[in-house]
Amino acid sequence: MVSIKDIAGWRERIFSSLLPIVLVVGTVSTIAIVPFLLQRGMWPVALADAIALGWIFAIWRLKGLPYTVRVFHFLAVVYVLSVALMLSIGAASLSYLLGPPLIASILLSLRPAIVALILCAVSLLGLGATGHISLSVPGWEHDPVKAALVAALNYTTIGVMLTLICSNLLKGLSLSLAELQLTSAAVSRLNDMVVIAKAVAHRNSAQPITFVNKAFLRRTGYAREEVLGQSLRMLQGPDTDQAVITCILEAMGSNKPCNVELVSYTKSGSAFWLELELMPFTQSSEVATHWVLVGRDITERRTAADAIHRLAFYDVLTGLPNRRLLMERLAAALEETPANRGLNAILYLDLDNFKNVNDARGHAVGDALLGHVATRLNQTVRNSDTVARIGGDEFVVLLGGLDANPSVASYVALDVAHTIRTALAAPLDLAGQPYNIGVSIGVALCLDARASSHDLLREADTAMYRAKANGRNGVVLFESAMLSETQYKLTMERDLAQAMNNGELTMHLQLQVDRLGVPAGAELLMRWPRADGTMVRPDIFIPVAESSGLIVPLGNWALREACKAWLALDRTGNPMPLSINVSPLQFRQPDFVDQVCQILADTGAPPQQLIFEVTEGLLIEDIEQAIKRMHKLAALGIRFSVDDFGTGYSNLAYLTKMPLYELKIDKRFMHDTPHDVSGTAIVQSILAMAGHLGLRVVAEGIESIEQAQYLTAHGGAYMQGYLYHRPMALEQLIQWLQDSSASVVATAAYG
Ligand SMILES: Nc1nc2c(ncn2[C@@H]2O[C@H](COP(=O)(O)OP(=O)(O)OP(=O)(O)O)[C@@H](O)[C@H]2O)c(=O)[nH]1
Repeated sequence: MVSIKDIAGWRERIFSSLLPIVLVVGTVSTIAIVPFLLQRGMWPVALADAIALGWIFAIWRLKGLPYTVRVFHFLAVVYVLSVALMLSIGAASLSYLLGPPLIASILLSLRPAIVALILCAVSLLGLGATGHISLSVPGWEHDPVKAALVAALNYTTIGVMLTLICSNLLKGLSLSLAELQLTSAAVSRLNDMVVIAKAVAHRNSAQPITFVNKAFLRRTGYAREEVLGQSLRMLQGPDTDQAVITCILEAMGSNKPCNVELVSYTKSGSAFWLELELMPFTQSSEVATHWVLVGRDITERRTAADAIHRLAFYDVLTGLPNRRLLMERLAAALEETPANRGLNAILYLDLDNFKNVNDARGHAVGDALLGHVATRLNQTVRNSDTVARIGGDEFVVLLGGLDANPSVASYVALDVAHTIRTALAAPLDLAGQPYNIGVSIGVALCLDARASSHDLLREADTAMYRAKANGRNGVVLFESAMLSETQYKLTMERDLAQAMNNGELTMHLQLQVDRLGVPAGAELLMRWPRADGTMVRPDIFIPVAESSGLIVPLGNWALREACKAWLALDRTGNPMPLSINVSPLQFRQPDFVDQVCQILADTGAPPQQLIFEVTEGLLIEDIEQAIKRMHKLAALGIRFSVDDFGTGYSNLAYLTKMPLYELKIDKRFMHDTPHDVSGTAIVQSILAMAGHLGLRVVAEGIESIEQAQYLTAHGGAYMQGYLYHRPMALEQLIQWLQDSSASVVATAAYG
């Protein structure tokens, strides 16, 4: 864009460009006319022309002289020349006399123009009246004074008109220029970036930049010369959204303004966010002659907005989409009809025994493992699939665009799930130690167009739980029957919590006897009588209590009941050791030992009379911690029994490190003893091991004389089963003990 000059600047500019033109035109016309003048003997005119040209040449070259001096000289030349011409060739050169006032009004101002006009008018009058020039007026041919007066009057009239027009025009121009300068100064000092480009009609042609303000130069690091003349395209770069560019081009094509946010680039190539307002500038026609762009750096705002977006939609630890984004994408995927895009499937992943990594190696290593899982998942699936982390060690993969045929789609989804399982299973080095990631995966296919994203996720979750129940590290495809199981479980959980609150649960005791059938203790067994008179079996509700966490309050309640039962038995003269089942979850509660101490203190029951039955599940995880806690409780006097011994994966090496008192043989081994060879072999080895370790043995599920005889013949384990006693309510047991006076024998055996 041309820099804005004031009117004085424009005058100087006009004057400088006028002089060479006058010189050239004057020289050409003088050369053309000189032979004619000389032929006619008008050499003074030729001489005057030559002097005038020399004078103008001097004015042109002497640029160091003040502007007004040079203009006055120029005016003098024009005046002298016009007078000389009038003297030599008469009224034909009268128009020359208009030169001085007009030139003075354009190059100086009104006042010198009026002076010039008066001077010229007076000269005309003087020369005419004295007869130096012939100014013929019809009727007054012989009266030169009147003719001169008429000519001078005419001259003055037209001279005043022209001078005033020029002067006013220039005055208006001067005001506009001053305003323009003001605006320009304001624009160049704006903090917003301003760019003006020339509008070029063709859509794909470059729109050359004609103006940029300081704010633009400051932000982009360019120098003005590097930008002027360049295409507007220099504002965009590799990360500029093409959709935004298209929007700008469309606005330009239709001569409309537009507002956009786009990534722009500095000279050094660093990207920044620009909020841009693009306005067409039109003059006379509808079509824009220029584009005015006003931009603001909104990088900070966008960065903050991006950060908020990331926190809202992405998991901080792994950078994967979180549950919210997953649900949005899932909902969007479900809206598309399978005929267009194929079926969608959800893979619900839960790492196996991840808690162990946290416990054994610390949270930081656990975090690192989650990061590796995220990376491997992303490497395994397509870019178009979504991998999300929806909680602790739970990930979800959304597979879209599977085959529209459900069988093919299930096959593909299962195949991807197996590929993921294999990929995660590859050994991983975590803080210098090898680790294998096991994962349970539930797969659900969206077959029902009406199903919600929540339904689909719940189905995949259900299938994942089935994979866990199947022994972990596997893949299970959801089947509708699973959901009713889950719903049943949820109802059961709710009812169980209610039954606990209402005190509907009861404790039954089943006696354990020695080889002579004499009661030697009892195991407490929970019972849940329903309002409808039915009894919920413990093997049904205990797993529900375990999976829902209700087992913890339930276990505390059972311990309190056991203490009260022992005291009641003691009061009636039948003190005997009581066995209580302690679930792994309850045992792992950090305050478990404190809870036990509290209950013992509250009830006053002797810890030496309590046997805690723990399952082998307790011994799989966190063995060191479990052993430490057992020793603490053993120090109080509590004894330990391993329940269902032989059914789990007991680490036998650890058995010797535990303060054990007893092993219990599971009833499934007793079931076919002594007839089944393998079952009997297991019973024999447990008896032998217990003998070796000096542990007492209790065999469960004794229902036949043969079983009892077999045990008596092989080391004399204590026995528990329907052959001797069914579980009884406490009052019933006390009554039975009193009736059979067996209490004396029990006291003798354990006293
Ligand atoms: N390191 C780490 N651990 C987490 C994070 N969020 C949750 N966890 C832990 O992840 C574990 C999740 O354990 P679960 O899935 O319940 O149990 P698991 O040990 O994986 O056992 P299964 O799922 O039954 O195989 C818990 O111990 C949480 O404390 C996290 O951001 N970082």
